[in-house]
Amino acid sequence: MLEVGGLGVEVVGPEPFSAVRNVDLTLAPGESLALVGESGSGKTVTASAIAGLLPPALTATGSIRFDGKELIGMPAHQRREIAGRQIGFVFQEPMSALHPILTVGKQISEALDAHFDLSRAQRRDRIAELLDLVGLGGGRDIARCRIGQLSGGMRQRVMIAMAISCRPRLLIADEPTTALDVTLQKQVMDLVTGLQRQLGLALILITHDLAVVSETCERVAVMYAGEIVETGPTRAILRNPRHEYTQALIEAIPRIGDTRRRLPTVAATAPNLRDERAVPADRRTASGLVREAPEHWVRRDSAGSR
Ligand SMILES: Nc1ncnc2c1ncn2[C@@H]1O[C@H](COP(=O)(O)OP(=O)(O)OP(=O)(O)O)[C@@H](O)[C@H]1O
Repeated sequence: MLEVGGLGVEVVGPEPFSAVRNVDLTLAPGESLALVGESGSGKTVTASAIAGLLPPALTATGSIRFDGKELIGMPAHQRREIAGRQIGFVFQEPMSALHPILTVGKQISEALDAHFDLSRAQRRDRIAELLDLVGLGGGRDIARCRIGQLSGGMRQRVMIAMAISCRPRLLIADEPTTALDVTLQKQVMDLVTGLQRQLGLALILITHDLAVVSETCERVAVMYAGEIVETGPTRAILRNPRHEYTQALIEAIPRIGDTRRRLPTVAATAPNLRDERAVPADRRTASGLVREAPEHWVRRDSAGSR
């Protein structure tokens, strides 16, 4: 269903640089893929390029095919028809993604009206159905509320209702639980995976949390400094991680009862994408990390001993 090949994203402006390079991804209908990686590694930019939501300063090169149709270079109105309808996007922060003044019902209506020609009654029924699907049916009429009147968990549920409103085939969830406290995080993740199964959606989940990935996604792609450095079935990657960054991520998963263990730190940093050539090749590891220590790869505990 989705085939991404050699995707690059260039940031234009006074100091142009490549935020994403050589990204290859495929996704079959109903399949789930986690995109993991540290902050700034290019996860959101990759997902935004797929959904056609890149800000004006960023341009995509390479190929993104959805159902065999090439999206890069496609006229905007045609692309909206495909990506806007078939790809639902759940953003990190519902407060900045949703309109503060319009009611929930009005915002969902606008999403529906962009792609369907519904009567008033059909639209009202569909909004009620969507709110039911995300666990906001019954009791208080959420459709009449403004976003500021809702709790954080309810806002993210509204965001998910909007993302699935046009019956997409692919749902992209960009750290959907970041803005929530721990108890709500599980509920919202359960909702996302439940809807994925119920509606037969393909899922791209962006997260830092490998524990969530292991429960949720069949495949995982690890991003580092704008590139995919490791990809494969989740079980295989978690059992036998090859890239140093993946190994460190796995070691950082907290384990119950493990109170004395210090979390590992990575003794290398991601190259500065804006100033890539300033980093001499001999200060990089095979996988592109920039060495801070002369040794090839060193883990330190937080006290600094090796
Ligand atoms: N609108 C923009 N203008 C300029 N640079 C941008 C823009 N959006 C992202 N970038 C740059 O692109 C790179 C990748 O950012 P991206 O947001 O994709 O990272 P991420 O892996 O999603 O991080 P996080 O986990 O913190 O969300 C970063 O260097 C970032 O500064």
